[in-house]
Amino acid sequence: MSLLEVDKINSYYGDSHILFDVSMRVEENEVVALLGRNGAGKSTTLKSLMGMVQTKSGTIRHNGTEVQHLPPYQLARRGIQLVPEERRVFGSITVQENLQLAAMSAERARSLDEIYETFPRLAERRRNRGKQLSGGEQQMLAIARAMIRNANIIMLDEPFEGLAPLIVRDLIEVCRRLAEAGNTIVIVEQNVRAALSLADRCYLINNGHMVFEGTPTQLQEDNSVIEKYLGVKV
Ligand SMILES: Nc1ncnc2c1ncn2[C@@H]1O[C@H](COP(=O)(O)OP(=O)(O)OP(=O)(O)O)[C@@H](O)[C@H]1O
Repeated sequence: MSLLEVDKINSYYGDSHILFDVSMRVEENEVVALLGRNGAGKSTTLKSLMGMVQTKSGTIRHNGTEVQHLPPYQLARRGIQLVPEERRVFGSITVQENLQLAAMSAERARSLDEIYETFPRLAERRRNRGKQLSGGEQQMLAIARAMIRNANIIMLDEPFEGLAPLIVRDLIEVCRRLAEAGNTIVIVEQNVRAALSLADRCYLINNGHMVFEGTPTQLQEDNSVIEKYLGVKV
């Protein structure tokens, strides 16, 4: 049994049909990348998994239980955490307060010590306000907030967006440490090379249809797929 099993979901915004029979699975301790061009349906897939976009048909199983009808807060309690593109860090309170606030909404939160061990940079900045952090640090804080809620799947929507290459390198390192510590991660990224450097498996979505599933090596070996659906070389 996979940690998350998505079977032929169809999602809509109003009357607009966006996801067509999308299937994917995420195993425990795996990093899965979801790739695709702008508007392909990546964020809609994450939002469907998080109950923020209603699926009209198909099933989503978390630890074997059907969850496609659950509201976002119940999915969050089950340990599915989405770090959205717009990081939503609270600017006027400190790093530590941001983390404590996140922990309050969890049934079984992790300790601050555990979080600071994973994110030493945040430990250094614990007394700084959210708005005093750099973009990369804010992204770390957004990921750390998901972690402290004891996530069993962390879904990252374009975590490297708008960040300088050096900061992206640091964040890749953070994600790698999270993965090595046994966390399960789903990552949506325009930065294909960065996403593939982290992923154990990847999916490619195009116009709301899954068009590829395999390992990064299998994807990299199939240049025609990459050029056709991503318009890049990796
Ligand atoms: N709130 C919305 N209402 C109506 N249509 C939407 C809404 N959000 C997204 N869409 C449409 O759904 C389709 C998929 O969008 P989605 O945001 O999932 O793509 P994406 O692959 O995440 O792309 P991006 O990298 O641009 O975020 C697009 O055609 C988009 O215009």
